[in-house]
Amino acid sequence: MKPLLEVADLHVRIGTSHILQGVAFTVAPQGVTAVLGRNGAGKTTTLKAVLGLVPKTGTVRLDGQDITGLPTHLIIRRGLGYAPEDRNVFAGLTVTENLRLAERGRGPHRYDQVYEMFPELKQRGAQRAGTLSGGQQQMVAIGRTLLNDNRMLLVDEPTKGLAPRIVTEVADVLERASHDVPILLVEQNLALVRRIADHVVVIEQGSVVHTGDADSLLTDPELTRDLLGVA
Ligand SMILES: Nc1ncnc2c1ncn2[C@@H]1O[C@H](COP(=O)(O)OP(=O)(O)OP(=O)(O)O)[C@@H](O)[C@H]1O
Repeated sequence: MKPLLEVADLHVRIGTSHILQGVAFTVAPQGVTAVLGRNGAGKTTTLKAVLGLVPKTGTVRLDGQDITGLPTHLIIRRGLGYAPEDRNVFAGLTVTENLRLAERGRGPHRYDQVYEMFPELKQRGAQRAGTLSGGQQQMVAIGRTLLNDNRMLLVDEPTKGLAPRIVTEVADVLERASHDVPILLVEQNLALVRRIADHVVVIEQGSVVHTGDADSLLTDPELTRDLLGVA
């Protein structure tokens, strides 16, 4: 199976920090690929580098096409949906306005699917996004990526700081979405990763130290402890 995304020799330097030091991995055209690693390893920076949000060297290919030098808006137009760690909802706009802003191209845009997955977004359509809870804002952030016909979703720590019930809801949605579109997921919640990830990429201090299928890593307590510092 040809990979959907191929990242090779990715370096990111910001100021005097050499944050990514030759990151290389591929993303399969199906399922969930989880990017794991300790705090500060370089997971978020990896997603940002793929999206052209930080200066980088190396190569990034999507569907075999080199997208390394493209500006972010053109990378997004190739079909990447991004739900960033800080959710980036427009606080002063309503839920519906936030979703409308995310529409790309002529559509059709999948409002039915988004509202079916997150009925609360329909009920709260007229509410200003800045007054939503963290979990509801996360629904907006993920809902935006599901509106368009994307080749891949990049989702950064979607469950950070959320109550257990919302974590389960977000996990359900990601699992369902992954049947239609592959997801590159940064996530610290290993129970969630165990449940929905097919593949893993482990980053340590700016380099990839392990890739493989999720089960082989997460059912091996010693390897999990060595690579992630947790049981
Ligand atoms: N704009 C920046 N300027 C300077 N250093 C940065 C910048 N962005 C990230 N870093 C540093 O790069 C390293 C990797 O950060 P990154 O956010 O990618 O880590 P992460 O693996 O996503 O961590 P976490 O799990 O804590 O979110 C960290 O040491 C961070 O402090």
